[in-house]
Amino acid sequence: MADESLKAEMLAVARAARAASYAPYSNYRVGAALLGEDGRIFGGCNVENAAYPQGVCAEAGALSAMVLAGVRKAKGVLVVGDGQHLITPCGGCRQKLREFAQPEDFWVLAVNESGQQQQWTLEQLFPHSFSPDHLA
Ligand SMILES: O=c1ccn([C@H]2C[C@H](O)[C@@H](CO)O2)c(=O)[nH]1
Ligand SMILES: [Zn+2]
Repeated sequence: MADESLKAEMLAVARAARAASYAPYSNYRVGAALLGEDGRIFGGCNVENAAYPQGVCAEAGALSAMVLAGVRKAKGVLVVGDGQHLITPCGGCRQKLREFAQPEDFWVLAVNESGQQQQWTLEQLFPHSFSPDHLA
Protein backbone atom coordinates (compact mmCIF):
# COMPACT_ATOMS: atom_id res chain seq x y z
CA MET A 1 0.00 0.00 0.00
CA ALA A 2 1.05 3.55 -0.68
CA ASP A 3 2.69 5.54 2.09
CA GLU A 4 0.80 8.39 3.69
CA SER A 5 2.30 11.21 1.60
CA LEU A 6 1.61 9.38 -1.66
CA LYS A 7 -1.92 8.66 -0.48
CA ALA A 8 -2.43 12.34 0.34
CA GLU A 9 -1.16 13.31 -3.10
CA MET A 10 -3.47 10.81 -4.76
CA LEU A 11 -6.41 12.04 -2.71
CA ALA A 12 -5.76 15.60 -3.89
CA VAL A 13 -5.64 14.42 -7.52
CA ALA A 14 -8.86 12.41 -7.12
CA ARG A 15 -10.68 15.30 -5.43
CA ALA A 16 -9.59 17.74 -8.13
CA ALA A 17 -10.71 15.26 -10.78
CA ARG A 18 -14.08 14.87 -9.10
CA ALA A 19 -14.49 18.65 -9.12
CA ALA A 20 -14.10 18.53 -12.92
CA SER A 21 -16.65 15.71 -13.30
CA TYR A 22 -19.41 16.13 -15.89
CA ALA A 23 -22.40 14.40 -14.33
CA PRO A 24 -25.55 16.40 -15.16
CA TYR A 25 -27.76 13.30 -15.37
CA SER A 26 -26.90 11.36 -12.24
CA ASN A 27 -25.53 14.32 -10.31
CA TYR A 28 -23.10 11.79 -8.89
CA ARG A 29 -19.55 13.02 -9.15
CA VAL A 30 -16.63 10.61 -9.02
CA GLY A 31 -12.89 11.20 -9.08
CA ALA A 32 -10.13 8.63 -9.44
CA ALA A 33 -6.36 8.75 -9.06
CA LEU A 34 -4.45 5.89 -10.63
CA LEU A 35 -0.86 5.09 -9.62
CA GLY A 36 1.29 3.98 -12.53
CA GLU A 37 4.20 1.62 -11.99
CA ASP A 38 6.58 4.51 -12.67
CA GLY A 39 5.11 6.41 -9.71
CA ARG A 40 3.15 8.91 -11.73
CA ILE A 41 -0.44 9.64 -10.75
CA PHE A 42 -3.20 9.90 -13.35
CA GLY A 43 -6.53 11.52 -12.62
CA GLY A 44 -9.91 10.77 -14.12
CA CYS A 45 -13.51 11.89 -13.63
CA ASN A 46 -16.82 10.52 -14.81
CA VAL A 47 -18.07 12.07 -18.04
CA GLU A 48 -21.75 11.47 -18.72
CA ASN A 49 -23.67 11.81 -21.96
CA ALA A 50 -27.21 12.63 -23.11
CA ALA A 51 -27.12 9.14 -24.63
CA TYR A 52 -26.82 7.65 -21.15
CA PRO A 53 -24.90 4.43 -21.90
CA GLN A 54 -22.12 6.44 -23.50
CA GLY A 55 -21.09 7.87 -20.15
CA VAL A 56 -17.57 7.03 -18.99
CA CYS A 57 -16.47 6.24 -15.44
CA ALA A 58 -13.74 8.10 -13.59
CA GLU A 59 -11.54 5.00 -13.45
CA ALA A 60 -11.75 4.55 -17.22
CA GLY A 61 -10.66 8.15 -17.76
CA ALA A 62 -7.67 7.66 -15.48
CA LEU A 63 -6.71 4.49 -17.34
CA SER A 64 -6.83 6.33 -20.66
CA ALA A 65 -4.57 9.05 -19.29
CA MET A 66 -2.10 6.43 -18.07
CA VAL A 67 -1.98 4.58 -21.37
CA LEU A 68 -1.67 7.84 -23.29
CA ALA A 69 1.41 8.61 -21.16
CA GLY A 70 2.94 5.30 -22.22
CA VAL A 71 2.48 3.49 -18.91
CA ARG A 72 1.12 -0.05 -19.11
CA LYS A 73 1.08 -1.20 -15.50
CA ALA A 74 -0.74 0.25 -12.51
CA LYS A 75 -0.20 -0.33 -8.80
CA GLY A 76 -3.38 1.01 -7.28
CA VAL A 77 -6.32 3.34 -7.56
CA LEU A 78 -7.93 5.77 -5.13
CA VAL A 79 -11.59 6.56 -5.73
CA VAL A 80 -13.71 9.32 -4.23
CA GLY A 81 -17.48 9.28 -4.61
CA ASP A 82 -20.08 11.72 -3.41
CA GLY A 83 -20.45 12.62 0.24
CA GLN A 84 -20.10 9.87 2.78
CA HIS A 85 -20.12 6.99 0.29
CA LEU A 86 -17.15 4.67 0.09
CA ILE A 87 -17.37 3.49 -3.49
CA THR A 88 -15.60 0.77 -5.43
CA PRO A 89 -15.08 0.57 -9.19
CA CYS A 90 -18.07 -0.81 -11.09
CA GLY A 91 -17.88 -4.26 -12.66
CA GLY A 92 -16.84 -2.94 -16.05
CA CYS A 93 -14.03 -0.86 -14.53
CA ARG A 94 -12.78 -3.84 -12.52
CA GLN A 95 -12.27 -5.64 -15.81
CA LYS A 96 -10.63 -2.57 -17.38
CA LEU A 97 -8.27 -2.18 -14.41
CA ARG A 98 -7.46 -5.91 -14.50
CA GLU A 99 -5.89 -5.45 -17.92
CA PHE A 100 -3.08 -3.36 -16.40
CA ALA A 101 -2.88 -4.84 -12.90
CA GLN A 102 -1.56 -7.75 -10.90
CA PRO A 103 -4.78 -8.50 -8.97
CA GLU A 104 -3.12 -9.73 -5.75
CA ASP A 105 -0.92 -6.63 -5.55
CA PHE A 106 -3.17 -3.96 -7.01
CA TRP A 107 -4.97 -2.02 -4.28
CA VAL A 108 -8.25 -0.18 -4.43
CA LEU A 109 -8.68 2.54 -1.85
CA ALA A 110 -12.06 4.21 -1.31
CA VAL A 111 -12.10 7.53 0.53
CA ASN A 112 -15.14 9.62 1.45
CA GLU A 113 -15.68 13.30 2.11
CA SER A 114 -14.76 12.89 5.80
CA GLY A 115 -11.54 11.09 4.96
CA GLN A 116 -12.80 7.66 6.06
CA GLN A 117 -11.19 4.87 4.07
CA GLN A 118 -11.57 1.27 3.09
CA GLN A 119 -9.12 -0.78 1.09
CA TRP A 120 -9.18 -4.00 -0.92
CA THR A 121 -7.02 -5.77 -3.44
CA LEU A 122 -8.36 -6.15 -6.96
CA GLU A 123 -8.27 -9.91 -6.34
CA GLN A 124 -10.74 -9.46 -3.48
CA LEU A 125 -13.09 -7.33 -5.56
CA PHE A 126 -12.71 -9.24 -8.81
CA PRO A 127 -11.61 -12.83 -8.23
CA HIS A 128 -11.09 -15.47 -10.93
CA SER A 129 -10.88 -12.78 -13.59
CA PHE A 130 -10.48 -13.18 -17.30
CA SER A 131 -7.16 -11.63 -18.29
CA PRO A 132 -4.65 -11.22 -21.12
CA ASP A 133 -2.99 -14.42 -19.81
CA HIS A 134 -5.93 -16.39 -21.19
CA LEU A 135 -5.19 -15.18 -24.69
CA ALA A 136 -1.47 -15.84 -24.56
O1 LIG B 1 -16.89 3.56 -9.47
C1 LIG B 1 -17.65 4.32 -10.09
C2 LIG B 1 -19.04 4.29 -9.94
C3 LIG B 1 -19.80 5.18 -10.66
N1 LIG B 1 -19.21 6.07 -11.49
C4 LIG B 1 -20.04 7.05 -12.23
C5 LIG B 1 -20.81 6.53 -13.39
C6 LIG B 1 -21.95 7.53 -13.48
O2 LIG B 1 -21.50 8.68 -14.22
C7 LIG B 1 -22.17 7.96 -12.05
C8 LIG B 1 -23.37 7.30 -11.41
O3 LIG B 1 -23.31 5.92 -11.57
O4 LIG B 1 -21.00 7.60 -11.35
C9 LIG B 1 -17.85 6.13 -11.65
O5 LIG B 1 -17.32 6.95 -12.39
N2 LIG B 1 -17.11 5.23 -10.96
ZN1 LIG C 1 -16.95 1.96 -13.98
